[in-house]
Amino acid sequence: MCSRDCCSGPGGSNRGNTCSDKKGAKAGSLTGEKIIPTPQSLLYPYEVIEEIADFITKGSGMRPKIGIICGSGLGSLADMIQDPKIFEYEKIPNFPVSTVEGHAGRLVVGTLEGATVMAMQGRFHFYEGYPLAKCSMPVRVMKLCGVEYLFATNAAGGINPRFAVGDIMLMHDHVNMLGFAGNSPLQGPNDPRFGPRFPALVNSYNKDLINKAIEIAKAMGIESNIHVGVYSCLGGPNYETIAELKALRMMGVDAVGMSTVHEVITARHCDMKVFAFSLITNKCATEYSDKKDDEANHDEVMAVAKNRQKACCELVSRLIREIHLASA
Ligand SMILES: O=P(O)(O)O[C@@H]1C[C@H](O)[C@@H](CO)O1
Ligand SMILES: Nc1nc2[nH]cnc2c(=O)[nH]1
Repeated sequence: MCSRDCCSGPGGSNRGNTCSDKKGAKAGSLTGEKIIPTPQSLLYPYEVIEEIADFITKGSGMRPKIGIICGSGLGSLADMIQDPKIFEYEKIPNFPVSTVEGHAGRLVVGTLEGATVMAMQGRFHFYEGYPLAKCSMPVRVMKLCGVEYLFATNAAGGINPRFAVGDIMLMHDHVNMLGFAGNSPLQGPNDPRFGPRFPALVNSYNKDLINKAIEIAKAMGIESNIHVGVYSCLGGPNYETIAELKALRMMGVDAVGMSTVHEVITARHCDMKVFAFSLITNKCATEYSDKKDDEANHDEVMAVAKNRQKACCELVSRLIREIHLASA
């Protein structure tokens, strides 16, 4: 089965379903020929993930225990890593490339607060043209590298009216809008070497880590900027309409973004412990108005992330220190 970008990446002419590598597949849905769907899970078979993981563990000489995914503008989380071994995505076999501003496109392996970690300085989004299984494939690579804890971070719009720009929302649950639409990174045949066919997702977000993070926030004096809430991932790249934001709020969503959920599903499927937070980079208007500054934009997202990177870095590094000390 092909996992090249011809099938499943931006610019891939066959993206998703008409790979010439597949036996019997015929290209050209526009000509009325049969489309053969590529089940998402087949894009990256176990052996391919294993090869990528070997490339990283052998290349770095490390088996990291904690994996970090840096959200938009939060690449500085990876800059904290000491004695870093850096892998540009384009040099990692079978790896996608980052196409979004604020996502540098490299994997950084090293130590942080005594723990061995690997960080994705740049994640993959559905709206870049990647199928969900491809977006979250690096989580499986992390697993086979030895990672037990996933730290996923993102930039998100705050729907909860109590949230202010610059606040941090610790995720305790999610609403998977892409899942509502029938899309999952686990779609297709299940490989039990990763996890079960039907993974449960209640308690996906590790409560001990959330509680520890709250304690750390208190110690940092940023308690009033910390919330615990529900994140929802939409497909993007457009930001939401007022009607969508109203609907999400009615569903109990506190913050909205375009990532993380499929990574968390993939991590829970292979039994990783998950800690995730959203940096609230903009307030989402849930009432109609003519004011231009009510509109979300990526420059604002990046600017807020830059302003708040210090607090985010401190929260992450202190939590990693606690995990490391507890396991030492
Ligand atoms: O990678 P994350 O989820 O942090 O990035 C968010 C969602 C979009 O990629 C971008 C929109 O401004 O920020
Ligand atoms: N979907 C979505 N993603 C974001 N990322 C940062 N802000 C937003 C937002 O308002 N909506």
